[in-house]
Amino acid sequence: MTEHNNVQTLNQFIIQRQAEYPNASGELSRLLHHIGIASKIVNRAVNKAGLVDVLGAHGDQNVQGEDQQKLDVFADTHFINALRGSGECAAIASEENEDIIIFDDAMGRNAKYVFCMDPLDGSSNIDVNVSIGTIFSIYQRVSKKGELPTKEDFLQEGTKQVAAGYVIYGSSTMLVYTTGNGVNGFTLDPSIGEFCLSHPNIKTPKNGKIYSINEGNYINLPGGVKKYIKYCQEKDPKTNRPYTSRYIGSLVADFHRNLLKGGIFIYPNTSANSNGKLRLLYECNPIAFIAEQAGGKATNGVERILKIKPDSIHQRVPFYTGSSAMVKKAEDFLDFFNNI
Ligand SMILES: O=P(O)(O)OC[C@H]1O[C@](O)(COP(=O)(O)O)[C@@H](O)[C@@H]1O
Ligand SMILES: [Mg+2]
Ligand SMILES: [Mg+2]
Repeated sequence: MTEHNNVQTLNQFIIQRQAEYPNASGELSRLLHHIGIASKIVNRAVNKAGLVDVLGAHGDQNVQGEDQQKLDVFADTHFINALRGSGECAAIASEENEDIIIFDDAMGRNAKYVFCMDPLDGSSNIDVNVSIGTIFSIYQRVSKKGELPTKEDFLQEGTKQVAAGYVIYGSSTMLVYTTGNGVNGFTLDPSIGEFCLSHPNIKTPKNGKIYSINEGNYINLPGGVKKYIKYCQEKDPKTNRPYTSRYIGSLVADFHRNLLKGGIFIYPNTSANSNGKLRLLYECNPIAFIAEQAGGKATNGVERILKIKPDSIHQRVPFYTGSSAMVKKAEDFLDFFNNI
């Protein structure tokens, strides 16, 4: 095993990137640094989950009506603390909290950014040692510094994100993010406790051979999606079909695999969930920003996810993301099927 000699840590990368923006004031850099700290704290608990008290249900339900897992609450708490301590965050919208969390102190009131997060993604996989993640998105607030932030600071189109990313707690722990200037991946080196640049300038293949959808929902799926699944399963060597079906059940892990290898992830609306399951602000928008920055595509089956104007903090949307040609093909099936 040869180790890379010239490792660049996340902090070194952030500082180098900041230097490319003469007017940058360092606030976003400090925020990204504190996201790194919170990710390491959550990673430490995930790595020894069976030995520390983070497995199993927490006992409460969140605003989504889901049973909160202990690790959901653990991650939520530690990200909130790290972001409060950064002094660069005015408020947070989190999957685990009904309302926005406002940092009503001098630092918070004068902070420039607001933060959206899914502190622990893939909760159904926590207790069974399958990859899970954290997803985040950062916006510049629209309310003035000095004032108390409001929900309006969060109900911005995804195109307004200044940064977005995810952490995947898998066989290795990685942080993947964008500030609108390409996508870079950092692997946590436990021996030095630092995220190090391992996947510079990630580009996703235009086409792939993997489709990811929970086929357990098949009977409730829209007709166009059923047809697209059949298309993925048909034999046609010219178009690399049949594709391979892969579904982990953690959005971060399913998306990350397809990002690197090429593929499509679909969580559509179903007859049971007319708006699908995944949340626009802290799941779909950040993943869509990454997908597009890597040359991929992200839609609700019809329009760009990033162009959807949110109307509520925990709003759900149908989600189609991954290799651009595959998402386009799925949209064509939806369009055709909706118009017959
Ligand atoms: O079990 P299902 O219906 O396939 O849903 C799986 C999806 O739900 C999620 O677990 C929802 O996210 P949370 O775990 O953060 O609530 C996604 O990670 C995943 O893609
Ligand atoms: Mg999630
Ligand atoms: Mg979650």
